[in-house]
Amino acid sequence: MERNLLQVYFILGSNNTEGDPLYVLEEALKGGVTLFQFREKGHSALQGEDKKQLAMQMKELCHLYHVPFLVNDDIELALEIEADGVHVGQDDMSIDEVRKVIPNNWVVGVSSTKIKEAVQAKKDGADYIGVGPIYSTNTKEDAKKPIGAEGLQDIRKRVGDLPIVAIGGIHLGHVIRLMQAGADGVSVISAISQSVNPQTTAGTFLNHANYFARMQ
Ligand SMILES: Cc1ncc(COP(=O)(O)OP(=O)(O)O)c(N)n1
Ligand SMILES: Cc1nc(C(=O)O)sc1CCOP(=O)(O)O
Ligand SMILES: [Mg+2]
Repeated sequence: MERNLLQVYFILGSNNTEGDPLYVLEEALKGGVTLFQFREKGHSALQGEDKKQLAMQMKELCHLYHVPFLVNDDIELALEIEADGVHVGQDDMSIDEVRKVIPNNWVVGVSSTKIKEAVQAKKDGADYIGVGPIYSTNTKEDAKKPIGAEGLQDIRKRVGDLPIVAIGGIHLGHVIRLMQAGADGVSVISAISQSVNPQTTAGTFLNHANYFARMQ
């Protein structure tokens, strides 16, 4: 995959904002997020037709802004609504199983907290890995122990040029440090979804990532 797509990877579900998730997503897209993941899980998450309707509306919005739309966990939904890819974790479907049922051109991302998982994901043909949690987060109920920028750096050393996005408790002030440690970009939920101005925040994340790229 084009690694620049990972620069500002926004994830959102209906319970990550008190406002209208479609409004938050459109503001984030206007600000310049580069990739999007629909992650509808946890407390009061939508189910069935309501979940599908929101996913379809979010996909349409992403495509208006030429941003690829990925689905977290739910491969069946991703196929139904013709997403651009999926993200799976260590306890979800394996990459092999996923690849058997999705179109060839879809992006497949895999979560990795440990070096062993990252090396295996690369062997299995992941397009990118989501490495985290980097810092502590209140957004994911079952998040593991944070690995810090040092943990990310250790993983980078072992996976060569595999695209990596850092995730977990990330705010604006972390971007440069995490890219120095080997991330191609950052993935965030609350930093953008809870911002009073999601557009400006997304734009500032992109400016930070671009600033790092220009310094290389
Ligand atoms: C980009 C990215 N990285 C990691 C995750 C976490 O996936 P997982 O471990 O399967 O946990 P859930 O998100 O399913 O709760 C992710 N979603 N995206
Ligand atoms: C979805 C997710 N996955 C994680 C992992 O460590 O794999 S941490 C996380 C939550 C990220 O939300 P926030 O930016 O609000 O901390
Ligand atoms: Mg998962």
